[in-house]
Amino acid sequence: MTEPVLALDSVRKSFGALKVTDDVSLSLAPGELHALIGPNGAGKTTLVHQISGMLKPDSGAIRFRGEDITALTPEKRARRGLARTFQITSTIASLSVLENVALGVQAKAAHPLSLFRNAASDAALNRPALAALEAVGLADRADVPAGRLSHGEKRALELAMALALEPAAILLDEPLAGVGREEGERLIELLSSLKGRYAMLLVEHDMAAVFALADKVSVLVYGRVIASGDPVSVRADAGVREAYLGEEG
Ligand SMILES: Nc1ncnc2c1ncn2[C@@H]1O[C@H](COP(=O)(O)OP(=O)(O)OP(=O)(O)O)[C@@H](O)[C@H]1O
Repeated sequence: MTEPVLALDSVRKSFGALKVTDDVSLSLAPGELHALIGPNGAGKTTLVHQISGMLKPDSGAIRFRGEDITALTPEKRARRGLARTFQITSTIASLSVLENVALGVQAKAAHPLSLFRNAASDAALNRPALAALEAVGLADRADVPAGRLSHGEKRALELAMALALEPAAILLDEPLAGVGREEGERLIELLSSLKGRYAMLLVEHDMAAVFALADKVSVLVYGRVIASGDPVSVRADAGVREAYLGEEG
């Protein structure tokens, strides 16, 4: 069996008496798109925070490319190739699209901060930044201030920022949230075009998108994984239908 890129082993996290992550084990294979679904408050974002390093699990281990990263800071995880996009837009509105991505490339390269002013003219930063913009279809918007992008374009920009880190895995927290139907369809196509090249853990409420994209689906309810497997068998799982998908028909 292929060694997973990312593996969670019995991860637990409580806030007071509330078990938000209750003995979660799951893995992400190279090039796999693994969707994590579950009702509001199931603990998906809290789990993503633990994987990215913003929150520390109470117990359990998180391994990335064979290394135990449970105690590493988010920055160290990112430098090792674990990228994430945010549920809340994380771009800088006044900077150009290209500068936003170049900033991410710079952070990875750990250049001194003083270089930031010259980021847009630094070919070493711009080349990978432009390549990432091309990959998400935003190259022709490179000089536009990020604040002028549409919702969908901002989501694509965040994805470009993740891709510019040359990640081995990307955590996608609700990339379709707040995006209209047409732009949503474009984003689904974009994610589909990245499939196989990057391992992706996708948290998403849009079930049509999840079932169109995912190689594997895990269902989180009250912090526990109640089902995990290929989309067809998860969709047919009686427990999943009762707990979550029932209302979707
Ligand atoms: N810092 C915190 N302190 C206390 N409780 C928290 C904290 N963060 C999250 N929670 C609680 O943990 C539970 C899981 O929240 P989380 O945001 O991870 O769920 P989710 O599955 O991502 O939900 P949604 O789909 O609505 O984004 C919720 O009951 C939430 O109120």
